[in-house]
Amino acid sequence: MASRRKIHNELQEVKGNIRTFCRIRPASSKESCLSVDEDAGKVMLPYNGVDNDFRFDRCFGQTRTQLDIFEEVKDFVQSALDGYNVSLLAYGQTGAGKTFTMLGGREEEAMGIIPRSINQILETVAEMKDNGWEYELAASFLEIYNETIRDLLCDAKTPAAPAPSFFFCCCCCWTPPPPVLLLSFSSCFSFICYSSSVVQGTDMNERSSRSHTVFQLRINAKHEQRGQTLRGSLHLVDLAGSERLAKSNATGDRLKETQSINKSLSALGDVMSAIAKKQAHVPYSRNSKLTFLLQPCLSGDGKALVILAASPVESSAHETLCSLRFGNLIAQCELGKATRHVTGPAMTGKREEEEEREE
Ligand SMILES: Nc1ncnc2c1ncn2[C@@H]1O[C@H](COP(=O)(O)OP(=O)(O)OP(=O)(O)O)[C@@H](O)[C@H]1O
Repeated sequence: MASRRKIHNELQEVKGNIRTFCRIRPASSKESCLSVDEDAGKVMLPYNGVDNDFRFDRCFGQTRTQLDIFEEVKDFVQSALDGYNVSLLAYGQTGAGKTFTMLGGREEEAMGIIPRSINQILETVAEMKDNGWEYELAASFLEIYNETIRDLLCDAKTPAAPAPSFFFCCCCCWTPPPPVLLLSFSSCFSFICYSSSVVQGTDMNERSSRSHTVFQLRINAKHEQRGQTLRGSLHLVDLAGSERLAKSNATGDRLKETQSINKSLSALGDVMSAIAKKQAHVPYSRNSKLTFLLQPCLSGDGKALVILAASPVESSAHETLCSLRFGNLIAQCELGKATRHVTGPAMTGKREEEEEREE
């Protein structure tokens, strides 16, 4: 276990603790403004007579499956169980495939990153139990809408359907974390479906484009015999559509929503830009609930992965270009060495060697 963790973290460090992937959603017709070289991690988008090339850590063409994507992100998810603060964000314009990538469909092969991550976490937690680790998982599903955080299960304004009984509490206030028991994959999956239907109840297509949804998992573990504790977190974020104000033709309430989205996405851009330029001050908490919430993962402490969802539709070319440019900004960021949150007898090299010998 110790040796796996060591190798895994070394590999992650080499790959970079902030990474950018790009996924192209399937086009309904043969028309496509994008071409992809998966081996080179390259996306090409000719626009207004200019060839625009972008390089990312991984690129996924139109035929890539949900499983293909998860195979590439599962190590990140694993890091949360090892005591890191981990975030995974889907960024892109409305309809580019963010929700499909994060949540996906109900059939097994269509399931997205959130249900697959929960499955992996629960399987690993069961394995770790055999090694003496007891895990406590506390989960929540939040929406950030017009700079207001709403718990999709606790808020009185949510539709009347009861929360699944396995799930005790899903509050936004986490200190101390509520005693939540995630029993099985199927119960978790019904929780996710339930939460999504809460969003759906408020008109999914309309609303999901205009709010950020965040699946949050707090992970606490202890090893009684060794007197060690460990704490990590996982944030899986489906960001609001990134289209520009000019294109949205918004007025009234819609204008306010669009401005609020623009403000929070540009706050995210500012944070990334400050990190990329290695500025002393990174504006995590200025004007944005989103960056405030993600600070532990986006600081040098954590690990982050941004998945750019891109539409190959010709009429979306300019929006797609904006998304790829945002990805380019992230690709220039370095988060530094992530910190593992473990207390108790130090996991020094010596200790890990001992562990390796033990195991
Ligand atoms: N890789 C894919 N394979 C098959 N269908 C996809 C894929 N990506 C997206 N779709 C489909 O395209 C449609 C739009 O995708 P989705 O809802 O995920 O977009 P979105 O970026 O989340 O938009 P919004 O910002 O409005 O929430 C959905 O019907 C979805 O099922």
